[in-house]
Amino acid sequence: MAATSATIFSICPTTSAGSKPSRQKAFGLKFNSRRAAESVRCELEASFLGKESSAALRQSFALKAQKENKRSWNYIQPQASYKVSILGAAGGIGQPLALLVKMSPLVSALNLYDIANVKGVAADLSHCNTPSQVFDFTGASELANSLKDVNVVVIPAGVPRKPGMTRDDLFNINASIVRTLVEAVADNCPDAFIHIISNPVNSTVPIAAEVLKKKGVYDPKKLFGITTLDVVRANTFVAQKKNLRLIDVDVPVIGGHAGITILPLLSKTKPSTAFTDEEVQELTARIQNGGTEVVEAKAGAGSATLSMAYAAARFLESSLRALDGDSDVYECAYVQSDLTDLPFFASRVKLGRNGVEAFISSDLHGLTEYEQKSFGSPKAGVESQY
Ligand SMILES: NC(=O)c1ccc[n+]([C@@H]2O[C@H](COP(=O)([O-])OP(=O)(O)OC[C@H]3O[C@@H](n4cnc5c(N)ncnc54)[C@H](O)[C@@H]3O)[C@@H](O)[C@H]2O)c1
Ligand SMILES: O=C(O)C[C@H](O)C(=O)O
Repeated sequence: MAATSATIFSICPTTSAGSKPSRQKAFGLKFNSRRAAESVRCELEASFLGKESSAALRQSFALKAQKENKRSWNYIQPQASYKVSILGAAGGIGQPLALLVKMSPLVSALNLYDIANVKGVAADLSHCNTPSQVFDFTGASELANSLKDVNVVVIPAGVPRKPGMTRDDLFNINASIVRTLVEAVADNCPDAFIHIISNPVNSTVPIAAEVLKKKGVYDPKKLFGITTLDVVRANTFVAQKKNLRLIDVDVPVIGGHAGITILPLLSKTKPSTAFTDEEVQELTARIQNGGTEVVEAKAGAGSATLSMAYAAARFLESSLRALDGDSDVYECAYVQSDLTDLPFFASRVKLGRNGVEAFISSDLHGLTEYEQKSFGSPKAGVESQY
């Protein structure tokens, strides 16, 4: 393993009169607590989070600032303390994802692993003056080290679709890549959250579960298939169609991550929005075919990378906030689930320190006739992939 030169970002010097040395870290953030909520607001408005999540986080910071004031402490604990590893970091998703993760104030170490070309990516990224240190790892002999003491492992390693292919056509090659990588995760950081991006997600996640079970370290609460891009697309397309402010819109998407298994619950859109039958059909089809829309537009040069990196960064940020003790974190994800008779199912879940804390079953109540009918399709579709 070769460590690239690390840049440590300091917004303000960390040593100053009145500080509590035991509460400081190398890249500490000197904080005027009266301004804390305001500063956090600026940061969050440019974050991956939706409005509701931002508001909750803002409030938690404001409360923290108040508490700090009461104790006459002028410093808020800097939060950059999590280690993240990206496997497949030199790829189309891996590179922009690494950049977004490098911008996270919650990350202290960013490990970039790939079978090739990762050294340059890490050297490039390490010049950004944000808190995390960047390390590069190339090839199977460095895989174990890329996973030591890691809190979250993100896996976008694998082959993307070309026009005319389905996600299932990627199964043979990607299943074995994911199997090998998850074996290494099981051996080196069995407690980490595992975010699986590699397609077909409906199959790579159950495969990962089997690998973890075989190794005796399977924790279903910590294994996630990343379906956040379906939610991101649903939010974008609905906001455009209904002329809503993008930042306000939240549409849960359930089922799985392929064709008709992707079921946006438009009736649960926030803010509450009325759709005609034609709008429901048109929006549902566009959300289900969002991946294919990009594959065709890229005409052989791969599938969604930038929007996927954005979506993965959002899910990662939510996971890190949950690990950090934020008690108000909700995301959709494809996880082992008891909401239906299927072993794995995408739904909205509450995230906590130990992973999935609860399934939001209320999303499945009061569905429209169209949604109820389609609900059979994701079940049938996901089922057919076992
Ligand atoms: N879940 C989703 O919503 C979603 C969205 C978009 C893409 N994807 C999937 O993500 C995967 C990656 O897409 P991409 O556009 O980044 O592809 P890419 O080809 O640009 O990058 C893949 C990277 O994985 C690396 N890789 C291959 N085998 C590896 C191994 N054994 N160990 C480590 N790294 C390895 C490659 O070297 C490459 O750098 C594809 O399977 C794609 O279908 C999923
Ligand atoms: O469609 C693909 O092949 C990639 C990804 O699953 C997507 O939804 O964009």
